[in-house]
Amino acid sequence: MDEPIVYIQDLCKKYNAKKEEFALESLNLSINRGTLFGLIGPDGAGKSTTLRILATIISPTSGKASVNGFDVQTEVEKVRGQIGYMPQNFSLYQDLSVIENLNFFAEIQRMPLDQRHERIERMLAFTHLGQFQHRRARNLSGGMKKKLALACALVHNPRVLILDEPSTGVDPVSRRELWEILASVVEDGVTVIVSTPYMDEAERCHKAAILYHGQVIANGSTSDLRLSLPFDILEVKAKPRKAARQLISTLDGIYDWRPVGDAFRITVEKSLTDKVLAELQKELDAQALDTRLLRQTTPSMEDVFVYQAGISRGNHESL
Ligand SMILES: Nc1ncnc2c1ncn2[C@@H]1O[C@H](COP(=O)(O)OP(=O)(O)OP(=O)(O)O)[C@@H](O)[C@H]1O
Repeated sequence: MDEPIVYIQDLCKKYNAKKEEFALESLNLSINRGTLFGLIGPDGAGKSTTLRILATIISPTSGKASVNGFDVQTEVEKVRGQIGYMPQNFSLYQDLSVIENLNFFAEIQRMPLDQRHERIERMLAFTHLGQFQHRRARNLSGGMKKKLALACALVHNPRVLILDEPSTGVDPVSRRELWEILASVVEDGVTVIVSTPYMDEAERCHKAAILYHGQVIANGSTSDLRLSLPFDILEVKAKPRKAARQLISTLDGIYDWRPVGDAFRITVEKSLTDKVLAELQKELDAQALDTRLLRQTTPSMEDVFVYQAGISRGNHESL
């Protein structure tokens, strides 16, 4: 659905009035209903600040934000009725069991009694926590705790689910499960806004905004963001690695390169792709390196971030 449910207009936040520093600087965003929306950016970019304002935990210094038509500053209770919020340090009641925690959150969200049982059963099934329903929260694994926190934030059936770095500190299997749960939450019609410092997680979102120093530096569908990159990406794997690194670092016509796993990822201006590929092949052969991989590949959200952050820093001058 292409109808915005969250509007953010010229949002600014300064934590310390005496200092120049803005945590958010004229942030503009709109998020459509039924979207899995990623707020992506490194530590300190302003993700939590944005989410806390949307969740009515803190007020902006200036600007406006609304959720489902309700203003986060003047209609706090109405906004709270629309959202489920899971902060980074979500606190479960450690001495309560899984089901007791769910009942507790249903109670404080004033969920009608006749709907609770069915909803809690659904949350347990959803998060695969049914078999652990009588286990105390303190005895759950880190991944299970996150899933329970997610279920608690969702138990009252909010229209918008706001999650601040839900996968931080979670093992890869639980992380995957968490994202699968988020995808099915969205299929149920809920709008999910999730922050993450991990660019690979951005790939799982329908739309994403990249935040950098309190500003949106890129915003759109993840596929459009990748397509908008004015560069091609090449991947090279060759041994010995040291020689391959030396070769790449002295190659003409490349914008940027970085090691990723056992490969090198090279950013090349589109018009130079064929030339650089041919040159690379020639040099790899000439130096008799053991080439395992040399190909053009699809840009990732990390490539988008590296490029956009570079522009933000004014590095595009050095192209
Ligand atoms: N309570 C606070 N008091 C003062 N400054 C703060 C406060 N909270 C955040 N900041 C500052 O605001 C900026 C944005 O922080 P924020 O927590 O929103 O970023 P983030 O992208 O969520 O990063 P992280 O993942 O590290 O939480 C940072 O410079 C941070 O130091």
